Amino acid sequence: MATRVRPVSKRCAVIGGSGFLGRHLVEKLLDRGYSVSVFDIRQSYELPGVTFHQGDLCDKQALLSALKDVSLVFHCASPAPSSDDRLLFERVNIRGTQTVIQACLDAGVQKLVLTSSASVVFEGTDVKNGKEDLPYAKKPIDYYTQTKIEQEKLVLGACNKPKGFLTVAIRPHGIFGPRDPQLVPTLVDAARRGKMKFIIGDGTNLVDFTYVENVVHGHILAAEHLRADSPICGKPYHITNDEPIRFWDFMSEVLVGLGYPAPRFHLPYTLVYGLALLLLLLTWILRPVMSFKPTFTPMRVALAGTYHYYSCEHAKEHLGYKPVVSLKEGIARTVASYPHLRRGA
Ligand SMILES: NC(=O)C1=CN([C@@H]2O[C@H](COP(=O)(O)OP(=O)(O)OC[C@H]3O[C@@H](n4cnc5c(N)ncnc54)[C@H](OP(=O)(O)O)[C@@H]3O)[C@@H](O)[C@H]2O)C=CC1
Ligand SMILES: CC(C)CCC[C@@H](C)[C@H]1CC[C@H]2C3=C(CC[C@]12C)[C@@]1(C)CCC(=O)C[C@@H]1CC3
Repeated sequence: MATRVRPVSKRCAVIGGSGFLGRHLVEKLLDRGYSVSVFDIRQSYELPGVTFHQGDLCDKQALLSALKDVSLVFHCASPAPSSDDRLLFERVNIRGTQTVIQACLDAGVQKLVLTSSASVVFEGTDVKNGKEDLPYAKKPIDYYTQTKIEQEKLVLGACNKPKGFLTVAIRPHGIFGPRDPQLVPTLVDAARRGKMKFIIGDGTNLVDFTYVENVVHGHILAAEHLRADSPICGKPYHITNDEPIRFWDFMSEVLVGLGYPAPRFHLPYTLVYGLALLLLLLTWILRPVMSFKPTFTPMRVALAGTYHYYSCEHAKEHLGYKPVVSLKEGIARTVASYPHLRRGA
């Protein structure tokens, strides 16, 4: 059994701490006795024990004031994948992350924990029980993934034991839970528009969905195990619920929990993927005159119709990781947290 490692300093910073994952992380850090400096482009709440610093992470001076007297930094800021804005992703995820690293070095930060993504190895084709030694996607599925790859390389490459700067990356997959602005709201929006009647493919594809508290747990374990003599320095770790589930069973459980019917009719994967590509092309052509966001993007169709689940054995071995909330409990808590998204609400 892994030993519990005590944090050296109890002051840390969460870059992206106003976001979905970031705020859950901040709340757990406070529970564990840390004081937290949040750096984010927006401030979405107030909490005792938290100091807010509003700014863009591409601005080193702004970052430096948030990193004062901080020895541990969590970097979980990113533009939303649905924005699909190449220039924004490159600016924030690549150049912004270089700025974060430089600011950490200038401020004397000792540990940097990056929220990466398991999708850095996903190319739109099946991944079954993928381990961390899978190569990065050669043809990333979108700009978000492409820049998450570069971001992870930068952070892991910056790990420098002689300089006393240690880094690690957590690769979660399909994070869900209360206050998630993406997964459940998108699903309900599609259901309300009558678009959730169909299952893409045969519906047997297994996928990881990870309850947000498990992702938080993985981050804190990584931070507290990050020492110069630890095997985790400069390494990525998958963090999942360790309970792969059929993509369409997960969607159905959430939909039914919120009072919507489960999808029933099957459509061939290649047909829907082709239609999604056509629709994307149409949005590009029509952009000068009108803009609309399709629900079924090629990326979502690929995620909905393929296997993509990952092994978290390395996290168990090196971090003593074990999910703290089961998938069943996570779904129940999530469904209960969205009364306003229930059918008829
Ligand atoms: N959600 C998921 O399923 C998964 C997420 N991840 C990763 O987890 C991390 C957190 O994701 P999640 O909580 O879902 O995302 P959120 O969008 O909820 O949180 C990200 C936060 O970062 C902020 N931010 C964006 N750009 C900047 C910037 N230039 N400077 C400062 N702050 C900025 C966002 O502000 P604003 O909202 O105004 O843009 C937001 O508050 C991300 O790195 C993401 O790539 C990985 C795997 C799966
Ligand atoms: C309309 C339906 C076919 C799909 C609705 C649910 C989707 C919005 C989500 C299902 C899988 C999710 C997912 C992500 C975002 C939300 C989904 C597409 C990520 C792309 C978020 C960022 C990552 O790093 C990887 C995630 C994979 C799973």
